[in-house]
Amino acid sequence: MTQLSPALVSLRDVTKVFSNGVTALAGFNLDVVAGEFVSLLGPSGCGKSTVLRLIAGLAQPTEGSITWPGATGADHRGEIGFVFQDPTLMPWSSVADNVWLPLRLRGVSKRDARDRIAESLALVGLSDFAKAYPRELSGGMRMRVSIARALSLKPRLLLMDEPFAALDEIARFRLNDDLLRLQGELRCTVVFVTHSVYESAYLSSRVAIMSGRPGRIVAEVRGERRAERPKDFRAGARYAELSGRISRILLEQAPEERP
Ligand SMILES: Nc1ncnc2c1ncn2[C@@H]1O[C@H](COP(=O)(O)OP(=O)(O)OP(=O)(O)O)[C@@H](O)[C@H]1O
Repeated sequence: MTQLSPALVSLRDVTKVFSNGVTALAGFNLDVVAGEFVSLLGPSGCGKSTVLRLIAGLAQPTEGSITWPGATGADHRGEIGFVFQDPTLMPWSSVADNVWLPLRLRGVSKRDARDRIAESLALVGLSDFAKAYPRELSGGMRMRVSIARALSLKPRLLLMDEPFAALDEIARFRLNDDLLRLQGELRCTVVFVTHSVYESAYLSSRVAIMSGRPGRIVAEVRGERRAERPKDFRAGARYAELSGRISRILLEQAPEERP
């Protein structure tokens, strides 16, 4: 397929072997173009989180390269936000102070960060909860704080590792819609790890399906790029068709279960 803009980040022939001898990835190739919403889907343990950690610079590839052809600043890593499955909030700090953390670590005073904190909380619909503590919030709200914290650095690239896996279906659906809206407003790029075929079909402009370990991309399914879904999208033929296609490819990658 012809690619019009240079990739924001490009992973070429990446192999990752851990010190315990586990080869998590081999021959892994992925180009992420600015503005995309790419989901990584694959069997358990195929290396999805490892891909995010490599992109974030939290781990180094054993072989292969990771380059940033489309990055503007010299320090592209400063433009990355990371959201984990667990919101990992500081329980002793208010919502506002949790959102302040990445800026604080960069030496920004709370006074100077005030507008940015307020803006980030507004984006996730939590303006009224700045003074609340994590224990006072629902699981969905805690995840919103975690997203606001990642957004406080105004990232161009948001890496999300199964962020909604622990939430109930309704909270998850709401956050799916909010995330699409946010991505549209902020014009950021998202690489999203999920176990859910349906979530990937709903959110993604592209679903990259991985083989079992050592992981590499074996197929890609294109969705539409849009900031919001019609209200009845989940009841429609397009969603069913996308989910069906993704499920079939994924099943081919999963080893047979033995009794
Ligand atoms: N720091 C590490 N040291 C050794 N092995 C590791 C390390 N991190 C991950 N692994 C191993 O590498 C493989 C890939 O792990 P990774 O977490 O990337 O997979 P995943 O696809 O995200 O898994 P899951 O779907 O279960 O969340 C697994 O076998 C895991 O045990």
